[in-house]
Amino acid sequence: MRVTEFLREQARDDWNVATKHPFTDALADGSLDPDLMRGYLQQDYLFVDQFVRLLATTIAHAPTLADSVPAAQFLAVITGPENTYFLRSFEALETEPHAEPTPETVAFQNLMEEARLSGRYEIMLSVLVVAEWVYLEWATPFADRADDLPFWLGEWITLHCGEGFEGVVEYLRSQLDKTWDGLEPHRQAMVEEYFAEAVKRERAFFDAAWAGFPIAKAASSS
Ligand SMILES: Cc1ncc(CN)c(N)n1
Repeated sequence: MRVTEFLREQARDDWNVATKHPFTDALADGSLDPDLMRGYLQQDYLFVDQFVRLLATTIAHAPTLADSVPAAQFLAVITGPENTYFLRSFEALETEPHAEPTPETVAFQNLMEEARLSGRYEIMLSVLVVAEWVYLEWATPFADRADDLPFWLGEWITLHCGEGFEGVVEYLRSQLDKTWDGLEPHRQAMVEEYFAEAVKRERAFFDAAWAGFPIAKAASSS
């Protein structure tokens, strides 16, 4: 069994909830209340801010140029098409992009910041693998639904499935798999901890999105 499979098995209960969630089921069948999507996008845009910092630092810690190239290309997707998706969605949904982070968002931001500041490649990868693999797994079964949905639902599916994104997840997993063998047992234990914690926080983020994040409104100019 691959190491990343073993790590996923250890987090199986939270993993199953995060990857088969009522929030993403409703998103994919088009029944999601637009207000739930507004709140989710506002909070997720705050997630993306820390995610970009974590991914950039991971690139800086890759052992070779060849190991860093797929991550660098993925960073361009996040700061390019994904960032534009958020901005277009805020506009289409007439939603303010800026919001105060909720406790679930702060929890995830803190985990990404801790991983980044750890200076440890394997810890950064643990959080990145979870963040992208959970999304690949929930989105893939809905790949053929995207065209029938408004773009602010459909593109959120297509950004997280298909050959390109499968390649990103495979790359992140293989980096973690191959780094694992050279780690001392206490470092492997830390990978297990961060991986499990990231899955727990993904689940908590979807639970909170489904309960309804508060929606921030633009401050009035008067
Ligand atoms: C909370 C969360 N986790 C993961 C992803 C996938 N990039 C995301 N957009 N937001």
